[in-house]
Amino acid sequence: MKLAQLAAAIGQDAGAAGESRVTGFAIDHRKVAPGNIFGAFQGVKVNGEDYISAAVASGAVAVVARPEAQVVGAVHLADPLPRRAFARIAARFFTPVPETIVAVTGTNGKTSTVEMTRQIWRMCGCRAASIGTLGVTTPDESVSTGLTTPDIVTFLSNMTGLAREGVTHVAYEASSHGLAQYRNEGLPVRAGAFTNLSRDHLDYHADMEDYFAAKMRLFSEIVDDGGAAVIWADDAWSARAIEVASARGLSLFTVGEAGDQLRLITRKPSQLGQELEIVYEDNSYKVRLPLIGAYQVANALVSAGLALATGSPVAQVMDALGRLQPVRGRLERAAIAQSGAPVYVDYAHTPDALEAAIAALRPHVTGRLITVFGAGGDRDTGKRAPMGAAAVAGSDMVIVTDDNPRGEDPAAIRAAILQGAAGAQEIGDRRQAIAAAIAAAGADDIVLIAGKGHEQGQIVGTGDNMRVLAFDDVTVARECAAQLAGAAGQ
Ligand SMILES: CC(=O)N[C@H]1[C@@H](OP(=O)(O)OP(=O)(O)OC[C@H]2O[C@@H](n3ccc(=O)[nH]c3=O)[C@H](O)[C@@H]2O)O[C@H](CO)[C@@H](O)[C@@H]1O[C@H](C)C(=O)N[C@@H](C)C(=O)N[C@H](CCC(=O)O)C(=O)O
Ligand SMILES: Nc1ncnc2c1ncn2[C@@H]1O[C@H](COP(=O)(O)OP(=O)(O)OP(=O)(O)O)[C@@H](O)[C@H]1O
Ligand SMILES: N[C@H](CCC[C@H](N)C(=O)O)C(=O)O
Ligand SMILES: [Mg+2]
Repeated sequence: MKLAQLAAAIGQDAGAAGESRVTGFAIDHRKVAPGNIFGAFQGVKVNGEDYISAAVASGAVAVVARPEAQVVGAVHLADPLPRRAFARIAARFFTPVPETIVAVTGTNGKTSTVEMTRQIWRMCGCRAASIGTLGVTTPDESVSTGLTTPDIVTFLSNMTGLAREGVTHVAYEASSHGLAQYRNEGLPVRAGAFTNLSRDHLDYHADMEDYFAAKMRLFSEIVDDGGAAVIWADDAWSARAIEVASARGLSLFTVGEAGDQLRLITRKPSQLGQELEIVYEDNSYKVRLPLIGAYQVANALVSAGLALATGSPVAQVMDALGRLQPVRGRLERAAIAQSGAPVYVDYAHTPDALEAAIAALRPHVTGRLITVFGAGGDRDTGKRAPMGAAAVAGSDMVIVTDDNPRGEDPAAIRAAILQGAAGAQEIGDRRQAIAAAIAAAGADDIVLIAGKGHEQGQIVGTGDNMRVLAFDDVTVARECAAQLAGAAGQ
């Protein structure tokens, strides 16, 4: 594709160089190949503008950068918001893309919702994929990407790759970092969803307003004109999200007890899941959701909303809800202790999520709920004590342990959690903490291991000293349960 056609995406004229053929895109100067367009962005760690001359030396034909940046030897595609301009330009290059693309934002529930949306579409007979914390999941395979939202070049080229494989429907997770950094946009998004908002990532965002504003770009800028906004209506921030979507003129699809389009009438926990009564377009539906926990109802219904808002037939969507498979690491039953106590693994890593995970298990506990969790290093420090408070408020026994200390002193992270967790025990080593919880669990108890969900490693250290030590809560829980059973049998 010619540079002139691409520059036109942001209304610019590339002059005589417009005839140059563009071969691809790069945001890291070390990845620039001859004929590429380089995006020079000011980052958290370094200023990409410092690498412009190196990128040009490697053959960049154009550089997307702020007007004040210095570009010599290549076309300067100047824009005060270079990340957004880059997304718009690159999106013209990466085609085709799947026909139906939807995006999900919110503090908790994004991964679960994109996963469930993919499952519903699949059960409706579509070739569907999801992109998010669990990686890229297609009808044929699942590939981990490391970050929830990959960089914009990877994101767009993944979308094109999926379209070429025949995938027609994609649900992707739009994290606040991804939204703030214009890492996943540019292509036509037919519907956006908002799950909820609560404290997280205040190391990156100035305050809750700033965090909310980052998320709301999904409705105010990213979803296509005339697209749909699927909003969980029962959250404290729902009304604000509805306001943003209405101001943009999106078609509203609200879901929940206060939902207008998909209304939850009743939710009754059953032994293996929950019985729901839902109203859609004046018809009432009874659904047996095979998952426990109120939070999973929220995610399942938002997923149903996305499918309905993008044209899936209601009978098939309701039927699919009854056949949803659990999402990896989200209230996943990992083991049964010898005492009979079930051990659950959940990805709760915010105060709200911990409260939701505990509330999900509470109706199933006749004895004690034993919670093991920690908090990540180099992440929002202010969420630690509230996580401690949420854990002790809802559990009968709490063990505070390590969860990806990264560049911080693990003992200091635990101390910050313990500030809010009066009466909790402290066992730094996560395996020992899990073993202690399982050993303490009696027949009527339930163990919850929170914070890491599907993660496969414990991240220790930072920069060049960063190491990922293999660690999987599900496997460790199984091993501990088996060892304790073996020891008891001797
Ligand atoms: C804080 C943050 O989000 N950082 C992300 C961001 O980095 P940045 O733009 O600030 O990058 P930087 O390192 O300062 O560099 C600035 C620019 O110079 C370029 N550069 C840099 C060095 C060089 O030698 N040459 C060069 O060209 C870089 O490519 C970049 O464009 O953009 C990078 C590329 O897109 C990301 O890899 C990086 O994620 C870091 C690794 C990270 O840990 N991010 C986490 C917090 C994150 O984003 N998590 C969310 C999930 C959160 C949730 O689910 O709740 C996610 O969406 O994954
Ligand atoms: N709708 C919800 N309301 C409250 N808590 C939820 C909800 N959905 C999930 N959770 C909690 O949050 C945890 C993470 O869920 P999930 O991975 O779906 O969220 P996410 O938004 O993708 O998280 P991340 O920001 O890390 O990508 C779950 O394990 C559960 O404890
Ligand atoms: N997407 C979240 C995941 C947190 C998971 C938890 N195990 C941690 O490391 O803090 C983040 O990057 O903040
Ligand atoms: Mg996620």
